[in-house]
Amino acid sequence: MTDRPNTPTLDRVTVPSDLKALDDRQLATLADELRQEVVSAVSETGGHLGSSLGVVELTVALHAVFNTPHDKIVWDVGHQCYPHKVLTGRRDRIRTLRQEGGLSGFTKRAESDYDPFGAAHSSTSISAALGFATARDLGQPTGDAIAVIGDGSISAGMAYEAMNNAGAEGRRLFVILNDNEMSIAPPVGAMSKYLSSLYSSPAATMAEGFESALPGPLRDHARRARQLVTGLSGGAGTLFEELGFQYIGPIDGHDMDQLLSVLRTAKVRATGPVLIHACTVKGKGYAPAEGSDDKYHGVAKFDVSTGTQKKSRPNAPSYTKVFGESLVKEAALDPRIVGITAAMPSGTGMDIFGKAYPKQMFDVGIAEQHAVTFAAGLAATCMKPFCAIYSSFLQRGYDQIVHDVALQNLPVRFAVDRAGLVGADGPTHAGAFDIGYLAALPNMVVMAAADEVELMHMVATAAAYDDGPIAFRYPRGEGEGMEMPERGEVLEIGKGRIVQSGTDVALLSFGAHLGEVRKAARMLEAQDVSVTIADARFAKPLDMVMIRQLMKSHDAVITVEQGSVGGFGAMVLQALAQEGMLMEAQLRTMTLPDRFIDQAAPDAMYADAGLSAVDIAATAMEAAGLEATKTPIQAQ
Ligand SMILES: Cc1ncc(C[n+]2csc(CCOP(=O)(O)OP(=O)(O)O)c2C)c(N)n1
Ligand SMILES: CC(=O)[C@@H](O)[C@H](O)COP(=O)(O)O
Ligand SMILES: [Mg+2]
Repeated sequence: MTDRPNTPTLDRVTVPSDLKALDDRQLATLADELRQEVVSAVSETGGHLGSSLGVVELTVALHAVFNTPHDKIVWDVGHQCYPHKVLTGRRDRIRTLRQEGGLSGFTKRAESDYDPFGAAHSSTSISAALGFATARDLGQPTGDAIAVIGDGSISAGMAYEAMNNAGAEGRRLFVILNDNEMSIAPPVGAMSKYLSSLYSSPAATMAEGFESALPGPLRDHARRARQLVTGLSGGAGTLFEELGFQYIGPIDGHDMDQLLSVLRTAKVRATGPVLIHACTVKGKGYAPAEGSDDKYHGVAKFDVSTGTQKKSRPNAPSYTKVFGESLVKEAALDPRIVGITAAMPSGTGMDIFGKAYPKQMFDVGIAEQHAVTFAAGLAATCMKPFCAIYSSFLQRGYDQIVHDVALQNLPVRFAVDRAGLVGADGPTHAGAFDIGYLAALPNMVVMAAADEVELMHMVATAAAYDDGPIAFRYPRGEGEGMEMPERGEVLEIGKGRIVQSGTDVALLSFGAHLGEVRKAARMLEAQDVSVTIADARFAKPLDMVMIRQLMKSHDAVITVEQGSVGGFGAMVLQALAQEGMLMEAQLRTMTLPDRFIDQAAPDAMYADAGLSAVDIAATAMEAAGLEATKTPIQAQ
């Protein structure tokens, strides 16, 4: 436990209505204390510190001016909501953030009335806020709707779909653009340049009718700014004004006086949609965060006085790193290979590829849909695109996978990172569904890596495969610490492998649960059960020769995967049913259950899901009609 900061003003606040008793000077003091509280709490839990520190003043000002929870603050992504959680009745649990049984690291409806809309995937806030505003106008008892969206998140198409709709609807709605000139990595794209131009040139402006209500210095600034804008752009407004919003800003998102006066004015005056452009600093007020390259976007537990993070020393390279390095090796042999990431260069290992081949790596910003169709365009010209996207974020690009890739049978290579349960980010980031949603598609080849060497083989296989789309999935975190070959082997499409041969039960594993399957096999062997372990490698096409053989020669076959129902096990079941082979052996499919799994350590989440080695061994015993002859089944 760290030394707790001294927070006399914050101690007076349990819920946002307590802010009404504070004057503006006290609100500024409150923000300082809140910042210290967030730093102290995240030093114990880890989490998204930089983004939260950037919105401390904004959080205080929003809760001071608006009347939450009647008014609805919709935080985009929700990774910056820690100060909001502290002010909204959750301070007593803030040190449980992202832990098993603790507070979510994102906004979550089930957690608090002050979280009107859950998030974790980006760029949904304006749409949701417009929903609240529309419901209010249709008579629902809800107040103002305020979307807070970052400069990274406003690069995604959904945000423009929402503004296009909101501008035309003309309803009273507030969008706060929290512009810290950072995504996870430095932001990319023309929109980011445009936002910078709004405050690096004298193009600052205030919507007509707002400036007269502002305090003197701010009013003068606004007037001067408008004249400059008019002079510079021939009277044209900002992009946001063209979309039907009143644009206010840029303002200093850490200056409590500016924030309070702008929000109070906007609250009184707004009749339609208003966008307030607040410039902030990611990591604000905590020197190690401000000084780091990633502004402490996501941190492990750390020492508050030094900022040193308490990261455990890895035992093996991560799957992500193995992917990045394998792709570099493949690209050395084939200049048509290009890499694509949607705002996650370090998260996907594309930074490794980009360092080696800067002209062949494309960071398209938070734009998964575009990333997929961009890859499809590249593939249509015989380039070899590797589109590396986390499993849960790839959900965003599903129609593009169906319509632009699979239907046209274009050889896009999908590197599906963060497959399976991911730990502290919880259910929003769980890579649960990709096996089912990819294997359902005609033309698609779907592989899963059992370990890091297999991943290397799959990168090589995908590079060599030109007949259509191909996907390979692998989990977050470290590999098994295996010796790595110089280069991956090209696998035969649709061919699995037998890892060990036995006679009683067969454990048919798909993907990175193989380690747990091996443990289960040892438990079974301790009960004198003879076990075959097979690594399917492919969910599509299935290795039916191997699967038939397993069915014919064992009493029970158990499929195991780190994915939802409707995935690999379902593919096996259906194929066997079609062949009338279901009676050959007892078949069980072990998948994630049909519910979302709350955050915890990944092993605990898999245990919660019923996918621990003990569960696998017990399922095999039951299916084979065996009873434990020795001690009960337990971890070996
Ligand atoms: C659809 C989707 N893609 C990618 C991500 C991963 N992601 C989380 S936060 C983030 C950066 C957001 O930048 P910004 O909105 O500017 O917020 P900041 O962290 O700078 O406060 C990214 C890429 C995500 N959450 N959702
Ligand atoms: C908020 C968000 O979506 C990302 O920051 C995510 O938490 C990153 O996850 P990894 O740590 O698995 O890269
Ligand atoms: Mg940002």
